[in-house]
Amino acid sequence: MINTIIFDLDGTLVDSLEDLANTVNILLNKRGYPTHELDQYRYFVGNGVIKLIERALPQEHKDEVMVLKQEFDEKYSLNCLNKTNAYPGVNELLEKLKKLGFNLAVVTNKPQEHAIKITKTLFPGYFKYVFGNSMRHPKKPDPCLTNLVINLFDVKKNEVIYIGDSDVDIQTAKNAKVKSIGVAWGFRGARELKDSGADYVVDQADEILEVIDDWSK
Ligand SMILES: O=C(O)COP(=O)(O)O
Repeated sequence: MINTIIFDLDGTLVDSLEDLANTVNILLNKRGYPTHELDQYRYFVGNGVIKLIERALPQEHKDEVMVLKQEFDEKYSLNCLNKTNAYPGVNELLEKLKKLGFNLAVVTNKPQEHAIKITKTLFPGYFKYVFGNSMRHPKKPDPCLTNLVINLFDVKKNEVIYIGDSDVDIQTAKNAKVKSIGVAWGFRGARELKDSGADYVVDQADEILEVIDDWSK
């Protein structure tokens, strides 16, 4: 019986690509470095901000990553909800899951502060735990924060599903030894999710309820 759903944030619950890309492009532009097209950022996001900036910086300036990170953190805090919105069907899905009594949480590689701000604004009252990246815990695909959520809810691994949009998310589920659902509407698409071994890949949010139903039989 499934009773706990843990979600990734960027590319799964919210389309945050434009705000992330705009913030990094402004920082690159300010230094006269080349910027990137929106679609390129699909492959830069997913392993946390340091990796995002490292991937976006020109080869000869990779050593400036921590300076840009600090600027990113300040700038993105003010701009993380400019264009960022829930994907279609996500609000309805969360409402149904909440009504059905599921334990709901978010585990993301986004910095904790930004993860809290976005989930509080777009999904108030749905998530008991929102854990983002901080210096205290290793990032996904390390299962540390997913395991922490499982312990806090006091549930068994076979009662849990992790839902995400990238290979990092599917690997996180595998490392935590829980089932995974990949969402094809996210930053990476169905191919990557299938190749990384997702237990199921969905095209639309309402399919998630059917999969949960199936796995609960
Ligand atoms: O890498 C990020 O900053 C966001 O990653 P997420 O897909 O875990 O939410």
